[in-house]
Amino acid sequence: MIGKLNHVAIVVPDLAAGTAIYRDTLGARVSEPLALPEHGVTTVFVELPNTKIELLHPLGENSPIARFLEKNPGGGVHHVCYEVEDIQAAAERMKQAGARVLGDIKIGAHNKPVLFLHPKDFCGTLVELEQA
Ligand SMILES: CC[C@@H](C(=O)O)C(=O)SCCNC(=O)CCNC(=O)[C@H](O)C(C)(C)COP(=O)(O)OP(=O)(O)OC[C@H]1O[C@@H](n2cnc3c(N)ncnc32)[C@H](O)[C@@H]1OP(=O)(O)O
Ligand SMILES: [Co+2]
Repeated sequence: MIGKLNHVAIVVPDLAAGTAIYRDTLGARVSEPLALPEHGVTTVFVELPNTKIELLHPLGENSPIARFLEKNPGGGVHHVCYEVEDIQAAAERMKQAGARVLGDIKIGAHNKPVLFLHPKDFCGTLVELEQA
């Protein structure tokens, strides 16, 4: 069911510093920061030839990544995002398989529908699915 790796997300304690590491030290092309209040995060996307890195920093009081940053104050890999053809069908398939779908389907950073799957059901890794 899953297709391409869309992005790997990294939570960073300082978005400007994280962006500078990818842009200046690693020489990658980076986007401007984008605030997404409905997701409780600010993102910067790093464009790679075959995929993307999503730098994430908490936004607002109820950010879903706040606790992760508390537990990992230096930051760290937060989730992987795979593309699917049909997000509704993917959600149904995951529920049938007994996996926990976290919250509702939302519109993600690329203006496409996304959902999240509990890390405890996927080898300790938070999984995001994005409709291609
Ligand atoms: C920009 C939009 C979008 C895009 O288009 O790309 C995004 O990427 S938004 C990204 C942010 N949004 C989300 O992460 C939404 C889904 N996440 C959640 O609902 C929560 O973060 C969570 C996964 C349910 C965890 O919530 P939290 O409050 O941190 O709960 P706990 O601390 O109790 O964690 C429970 C358990 O799970 C472990 N955990 C938590 N986060 C991760 C993680 N990212 N990777 C691996 N494991 C994780 C945590 O350590 C706890 O384990 P135990 O200590 O063993 O109980
Ligand atoms: Co993401």
